[in-house]
Amino acid sequence: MGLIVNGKWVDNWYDTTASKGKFERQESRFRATISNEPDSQYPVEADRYHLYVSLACPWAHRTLIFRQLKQLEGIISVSVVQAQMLENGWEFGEPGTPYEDNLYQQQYLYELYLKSASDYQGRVTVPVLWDKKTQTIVNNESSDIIRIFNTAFNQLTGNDLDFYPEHLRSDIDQINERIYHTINNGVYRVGFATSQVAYEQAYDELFESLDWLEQHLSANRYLMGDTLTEADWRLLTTLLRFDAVYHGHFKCNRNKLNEFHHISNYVRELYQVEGIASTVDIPYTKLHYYGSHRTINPTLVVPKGPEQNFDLPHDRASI
Ligand SMILES: N[C@@H](CCC(=O)N[C@@H](CS)C(=O)NCC(=O)O)C(=O)O
Repeated sequence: MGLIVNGKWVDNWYDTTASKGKFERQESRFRATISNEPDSQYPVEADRYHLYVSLACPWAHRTLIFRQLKQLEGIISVSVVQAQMLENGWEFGEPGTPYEDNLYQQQYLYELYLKSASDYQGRVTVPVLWDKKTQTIVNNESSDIIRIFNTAFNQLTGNDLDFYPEHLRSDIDQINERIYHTINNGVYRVGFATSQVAYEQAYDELFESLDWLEQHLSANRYLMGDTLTEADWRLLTTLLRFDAVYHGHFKCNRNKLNEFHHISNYVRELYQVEGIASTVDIPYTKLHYYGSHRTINPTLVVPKGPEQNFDLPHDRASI
């Protein structure tokens, strides 16, 4: 785990000294979009853009879900990094193996960040939306990438599904904000805290939000009532990892998610939407978290449990 400093890779864990033990996530630097507006740096084209993802990462997972939902598999190609992220950060497998860099056969993801911007400073994160033509990073912020996927390629795919409809935008933005802070990034704020106070504060905020969510989902099929939106997909990727990873590894252990009736049924409903199960890999995900974070789990031993089955029936049609 590390970052780029003055053009070089440095192996460093998160520094939480300045923030009194609180984990603070770095802002994403590449924030361009894909469009056919005049002067667009990145025009809409099939087979021009590529996604770099980890199957463990809840942020990258959102982009894989939107690639499925929006039928972009034939338009956006993908490379998956190896599960473990050790002293060199995200790493690719040997050429010809499932985790190779399909474009350049690089060994490390940081090499692509430097290829795109030789002055890049900071952490090297997934997801990355890459432009094969200019060999640059278009965007490395999952919340932007899913909105690009939501509309940019509609003319090429004929898929008009809209997960960010105009009339719900301000409500979606509002609920996203709460869920991002207390649940999506919340589990990281719990797990990466290095002081008791920071840990307990993030833990309390997380479970307060999960209690609210359980209540909300008892009367609403989706976060926005009857309409399935990006807010649900953004939330799902954290919920899917909760019992297998965040409950144990990140010490989010007041409850398991399967003790929340409505939340766990909601997770199963979304998991069972066509194409979604193929984007989920729990064994790889466990290997990533337990097998990479030496400061939290020095032996890197990966737990066998829990037993989970997201294919079991759900009761959401009755809500
Ligand atoms: N805000 C970014 C966050 C991406 C992110 O932090 N990804 C994690 C993996 S889950 C990562 O690559 N971390 C590597 C590091 O921090 O060094 C997004 O939503 O795309």
